[in-house]
Amino acid sequence: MTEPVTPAAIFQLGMGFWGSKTLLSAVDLDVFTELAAGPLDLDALTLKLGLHERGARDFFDALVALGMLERNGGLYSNTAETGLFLDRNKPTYVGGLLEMANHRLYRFWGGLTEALRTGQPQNEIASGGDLFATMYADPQILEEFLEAMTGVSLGAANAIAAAFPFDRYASFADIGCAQGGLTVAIANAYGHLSATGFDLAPVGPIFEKYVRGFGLSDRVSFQAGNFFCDPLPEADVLIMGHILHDWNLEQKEALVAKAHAALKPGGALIIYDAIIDDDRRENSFGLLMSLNMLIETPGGFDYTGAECIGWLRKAGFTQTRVEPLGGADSMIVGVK
Ligand SMILES: C[S@@+](CC[C@H](N)C(=O)[O-])C[C@H]1O[C@@H](n2cnc3c(N)ncnc32)[C@H](O)[C@@H]1O
Repeated sequence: MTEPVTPAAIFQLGMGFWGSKTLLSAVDLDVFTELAAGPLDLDALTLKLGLHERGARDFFDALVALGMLERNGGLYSNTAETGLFLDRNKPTYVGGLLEMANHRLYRFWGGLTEALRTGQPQNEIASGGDLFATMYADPQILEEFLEAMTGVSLGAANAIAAAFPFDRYASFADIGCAQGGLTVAIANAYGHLSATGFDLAPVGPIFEKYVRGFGLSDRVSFQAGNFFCDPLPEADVLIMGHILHDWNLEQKEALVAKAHAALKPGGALIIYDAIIDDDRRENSFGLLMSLNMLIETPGGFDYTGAECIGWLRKAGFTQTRVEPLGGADSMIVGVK
């Protein structure tokens, strides 16, 4: 018997922003951080979070129905995932990305139709300006953005630490390191490595504070610079995570060529992004990330593994390969 055709999947996706926004508000309100201390009943949780009683029960039960909370005998508690990844007090916290999504992207994605018609960003630089200079002029946006990058990259960082043979190298530099989530994950996994985080000057204090928190300041340092006009740090391995997708084709190729020029023979470049499958029909996160670049940047876009390998080979890299990292991200490796 053939399945009846219904609009269920269309409504599920079309109204998906209800569920998404419910989760974003839960992170914003610290629901998961409060519940990390132990289960609470409706009244206690409502009071702790300072919510009005009218929506509280529906809000918590919607989170139960969405698989983000559990409820047993009237007591709400975190699931295994939300307890590990959305408790602000744990080093495994990845909610920074969701905080930024709540405060910035949720609003800016309201302009998607306009972006599709005009090709223009819909964020803080909708009427012109440089994205990073504009964002970093506001200390709160700066800190939230850099923390969000740790959230989006921690899974990929751990997968890269496990998959790449860092034991054959003495040093690496994380180009566009943001808060340092990946830099720290790799330095933690390989005690012999020295590391440089390279990024725009305003990032320095936030990177250095994060590194200090892990007791790694003796072998992880920060180098301020602009990767379009300043020399890249000297290191055996250069890493560019979620960098290329911010820029247009010419800028992408210039960054890959610059990395090649900066490495010594035998050195390696690792690029990771939400790499789109070559047939452009599977990795919906990568394709949506590319639309996010439409909303956020003047010329950025995400790309397939085949496209990226083409840029690496053109710059002179050999032994190029694409390796999936478990989630939406893949890494692309080339050797000089
Ligand atoms: C999308 S974030 C990626 C952060 C991190 N690598 C990750 O994967 O989570 C881009 C980073 O590039 C940095 N950046 C942007 N323009 C830069 C430039 N011209 N020179 C150096 N860093 C830059 C930003 O400050 C930011 O930290």
